Amino acid sequence: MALISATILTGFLGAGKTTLLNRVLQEAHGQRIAVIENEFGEENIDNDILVRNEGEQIVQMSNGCICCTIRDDLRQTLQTLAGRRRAGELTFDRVIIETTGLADPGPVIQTFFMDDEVAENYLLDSIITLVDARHAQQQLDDRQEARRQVGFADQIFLSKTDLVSEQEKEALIHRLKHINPRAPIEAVHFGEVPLGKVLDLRGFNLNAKLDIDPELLEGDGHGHDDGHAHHDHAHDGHHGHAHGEHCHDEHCSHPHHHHHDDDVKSFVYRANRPFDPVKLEDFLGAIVNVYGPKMLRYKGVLDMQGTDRKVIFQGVHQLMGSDLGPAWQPGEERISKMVFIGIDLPRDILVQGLDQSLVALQDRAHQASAEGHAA
Ligand SMILES: Nc1nc2c(ncn2[C@@H]2O[C@H](COP(=O)(O)OP(=O)(O)OP(=O)(O)O)[C@@H](O)[C@H]2O)c(=O)[nH]1
Repeated sequence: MALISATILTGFLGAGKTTLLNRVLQEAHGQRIAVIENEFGEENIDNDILVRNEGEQIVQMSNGCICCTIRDDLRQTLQTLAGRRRAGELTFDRVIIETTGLADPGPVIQTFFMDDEVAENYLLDSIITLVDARHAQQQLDDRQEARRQVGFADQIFLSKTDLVSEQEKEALIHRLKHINPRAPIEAVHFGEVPLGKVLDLRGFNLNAKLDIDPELLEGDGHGHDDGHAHHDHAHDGHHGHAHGEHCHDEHCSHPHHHHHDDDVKSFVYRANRPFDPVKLEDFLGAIVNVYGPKMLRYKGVLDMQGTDRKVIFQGVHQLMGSDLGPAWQPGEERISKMVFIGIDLPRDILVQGLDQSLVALQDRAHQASAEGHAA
């Protein structure tokens, strides 16, 4: 039986999750979608609002938050849904989980990997985060949940852009990109978004795409990575402050606002020398053991010694996986790219450890000469 595709819909209180879900369900003719609604409190208001199409199952989980008190209930609900589907009692191909506005997506995501039965039945497709353009700056300032929801996102939709100026919208987008450079950001008006932009994003799966905003890597004035022909890697710009961090340099004339203190931050690591697989595995294994709880999401497309294929790796907290992607194309520059999103990430330790996980320069010279002989 095909795996059930799962989408986690998150976003802070009032961000427009139900509005978007409603639109999706209205548009989803022919799709068989089960919806898991998580609301605080006994009264489940959202459930009354949801449009009911034939074949749609809506499960309410109202007695707590799926990321904490009723996390086990989520596991059981997913298992029950899969079991009843197998028994032919329910027909659906996908599940959308709407979290409460205060949920931390981390534990919800982990449910899909930690529990064998859930992992065997479901394929986590993506984390979609709604961001309320009118209130997000304040919410991001005040609430860690809001920052984590952005940090985990595979796709960000901005709601209520009709209520803010173009400048406010741009400033928010800028901030969101610094928190999470990986997720595409798109404005949606009252949840109006084509189905194709919500389902089957494959955002969470291992794939060869690493959508890091090029602006963050290259040209926003901090001189990012302007010469990887000369450098083994470049990260965070030459000012010595990471993306999303404050710039304490008073001579920095960079126009971007620096007044935010987002504890969820990201940085990008690049290298133009291959990784040594053993060294890298040892290093990453050790680092996630210690810093895993702070590492919200990380993902990379790597050039690994010993294979002509791209190695795709990604993880959430301590859960880490890698896979072989497509081959590097002739003439394609083999640059490894990794993005780390997390809270108080030990950037210097990561950069240093990753640098040390690259093949040593003399090994590379040997390898080049061995290849030369073979040819
Ligand atoms: N102006 C404007 N209002 C919107 C937009 N999207 C949603 N809203 C309104 O925002 C309010 C909250 O929307 P919901 O969809 O209930 O938000 P939610 O994220 O499900 O809220 P909770 O479940 O309480 O966390 C509703 O009144 C929506 O009509 C938008 O693009 N523009």
